[in-house]
Amino acid sequence: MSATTVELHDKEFEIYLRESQIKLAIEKLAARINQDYAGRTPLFLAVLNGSFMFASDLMKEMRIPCEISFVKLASYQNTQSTGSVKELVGLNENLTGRDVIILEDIVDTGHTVHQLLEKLQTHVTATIEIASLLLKPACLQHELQIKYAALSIPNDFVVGYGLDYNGLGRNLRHLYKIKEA
Ligand SMILES: O=P(O)(O)OC[C@H]1O[C@H](OP(=O)(O)OP(=O)(O)O)[C@H](O)[C@@H]1O
Ligand code: HPA
Repeated sequence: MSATTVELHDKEFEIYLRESQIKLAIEKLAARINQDYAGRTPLFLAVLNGSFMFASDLMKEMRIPCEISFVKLASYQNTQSTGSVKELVGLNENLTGRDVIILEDIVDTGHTVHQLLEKLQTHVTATIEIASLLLKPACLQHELQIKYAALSIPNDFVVGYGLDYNGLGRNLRHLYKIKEA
C-alpha cells in the first residue's frame, strides 16, 4: 500500500489513478501499437524527463522489433534569447525513412510536442506519430493529432509516475492530483 495523499513542497496531492489503472491503459495502448506497426520497426523518441516511467512500461509491452532513444527540449540562454527558445538535445539517430513515435508523459497545452514536431521537420521520416500517457484535451492550444493517448484527463495538475511538481513526485508509483482547498 502507498499513501493516498502526498505533500510536495507547499502543496497536497490526492490519489487520482492507481498504478494498476495506469498499467492497464498502457497495455491497451501497446496492443494498438503492436497491431498498427506489425511488420515494421518503429523508433520511439521518449521526451525527457517526464516520460521515463511511461517509456519503460510501454517498452515492456512491445511485441514487435523496436528501438528507443531519449531526447530533451532544453532551454538555452544566449544574449538574444529570453529562455523560451528550446534546443533539441540527444538526437543521435538517423531518422530518414523511420517510423517515429514520440513518447510523452503528458500533452497539456501541446507547446512541447508542437515545438518538437517543428524541430523534426527537417528529417525525412516515413511516419511520425505521438503517444502520450496523459492528454488534457481542454488545454490543447495547437492542432495536434495525438493518435495514441492512453488516458484523457481533466484540467487538473497531476504528479507521480514520472511527472513532477518543481522537481518532486516523479518517483511516485500512482498518479496524484492537486487537492482542492
Ligand atoms: O503540452 P505542454 O503544455 O508543453 O506540457 C507537457 C510537457 O510538460 C512537461 O515537461 P517539462 O517541460 O515540465 O519538463 P520535464 O519533462 O522535465 O518535467 C511534460 O513532461 C511534457 O513534456
Ligand atoms: O499536470 C501536469 N503535471 C506535471 N507536469 C506537467 N506539465 C504539463 N502539465 C503537467
